[in-house]
Amino acid sequence: MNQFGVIVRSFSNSAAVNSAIKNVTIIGGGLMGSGIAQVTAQAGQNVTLVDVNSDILAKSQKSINNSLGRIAKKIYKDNPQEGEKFAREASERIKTATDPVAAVKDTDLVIEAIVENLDVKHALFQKLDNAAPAHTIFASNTSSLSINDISSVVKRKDRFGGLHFFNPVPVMRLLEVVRGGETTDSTFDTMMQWGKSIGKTCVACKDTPGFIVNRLLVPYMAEALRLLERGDASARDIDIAMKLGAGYPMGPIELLDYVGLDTTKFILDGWNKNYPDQPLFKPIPILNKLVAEGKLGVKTGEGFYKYDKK
Ligand SMILES: C[C@H](O)CC(=O)SCCNC(=O)CCNC(=O)[C@H](O)C(C)(C)COP(=O)(O)OP(=O)(O)OC[C@H]1O[C@@H](n2cnc3c(N)ncnc32)[C@H](O)[C@@H]1OP(=O)(O)O
Ligand SMILES: NC(=O)c1ccc[n+]([C@@H]2O[C@H](COP(=O)([O-])OP(=O)(O)OC[C@H]3O[C@@H](n4cnc5c(N)ncnc54)[C@H](O)[C@@H]3O)[C@@H](O)[C@H]2O)c1
Repeated sequence: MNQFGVIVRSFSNSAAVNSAIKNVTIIGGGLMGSGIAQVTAQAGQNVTLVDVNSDILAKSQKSINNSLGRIAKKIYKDNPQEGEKFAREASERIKTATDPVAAVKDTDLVIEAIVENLDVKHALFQKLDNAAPAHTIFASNTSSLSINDISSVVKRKDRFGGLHFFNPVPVMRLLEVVRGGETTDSTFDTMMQWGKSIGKTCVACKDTPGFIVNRLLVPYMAEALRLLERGDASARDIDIAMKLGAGYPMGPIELLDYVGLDTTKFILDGWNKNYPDQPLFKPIPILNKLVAEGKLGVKTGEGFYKYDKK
């Protein structure tokens, strides 16, 4: 089934699955947070999207509205009015805010999608733990950090888990639901049910580095960069090879640009610190150079490739 078929199926499925969660607060309106806000609002839930300033939030809303338009055109291709109504109503369910404490006052679920840095995530969750209602579940969309490490600063460890989405969130059907050491069955079940209510196919995973996908995908992308550094092949040919040779929709180098070179560097640096003897996680000079130059991939207009500014 192609991506479009997936979008329609997941959209119609979500309407059929009820969830106890009605109000969701997403902290971080970047690549991932904006996509998570969009799919949650598409499923009829109320969303508050938080970031550090209104300029970033305006960019988030622009990207969400562009994506809603693409999806509406596909789902309602024979009825443009209905499509516009779908996109407008979903967009209206998303409120934006720059004060995370106020944004969690009446929420059922907080999903954190901020920078992949443990100290920054700790500072945020410590602040929110005393502000959110007792029943509220906290989840992190972290790519690589331990859920137990992230939740170590909050009291509600029983209502804390991982909800790991995939980029682009409106299209990728998978949601990894991760249990921490103290996540209760009821919290886990609520997260699984919520994932289904927004049209995702949920898989369960323990709190292990990279969960399922990234544990396999990040080393693969890192090895592609080492192949490039050795001069064994060009970036273009590496990407063509994996698309035509392994059937991937994107090659590893273009995927690195798509995910964000900063995010990938944060993941590898964290794993190299925890597993210094694992050669797969060793720092990659070509990646670190581009990040140092601010060339982070699609989101900055240049990474290993150049992109038209949106
Ligand atoms: C590191 C992290 O922790 C974990 C991760 O996220 S790892 C990364 C996981 N993600 C991947 O591996 C992505 C692999 N790439 C892909 O699946 C595909 O290349 C892609 C879906 C991104 C784009 O598909 P592709 O056919 O190459 O290009 P494109 O024509 O732009 O998109 C195909 C259709 O998908 C849909 N689509 C793509 N991006 C979309 C978006 N942001 N919003 C809405 N719809 C979108 C649209 O229906 C589009 O049709 P359209 O052009 O008529 O709107
Ligand atoms: N990029 C991906 O493909 C991908 C996929 C799955 C998970 N993730 C994870 O999701 C998280 C976000 O990744 P991203 O790619 O969306 O990053 P991003 O840089 O696109 O977005 C991060 C956003 O968080 C905001 N932010 C940072 N600190 C904040 C704070 N204290 N309060 C509020 N907002 C704050 C930033 O302003 C930015 O807009 C990371 O943990 C990453 O590992 C990324």
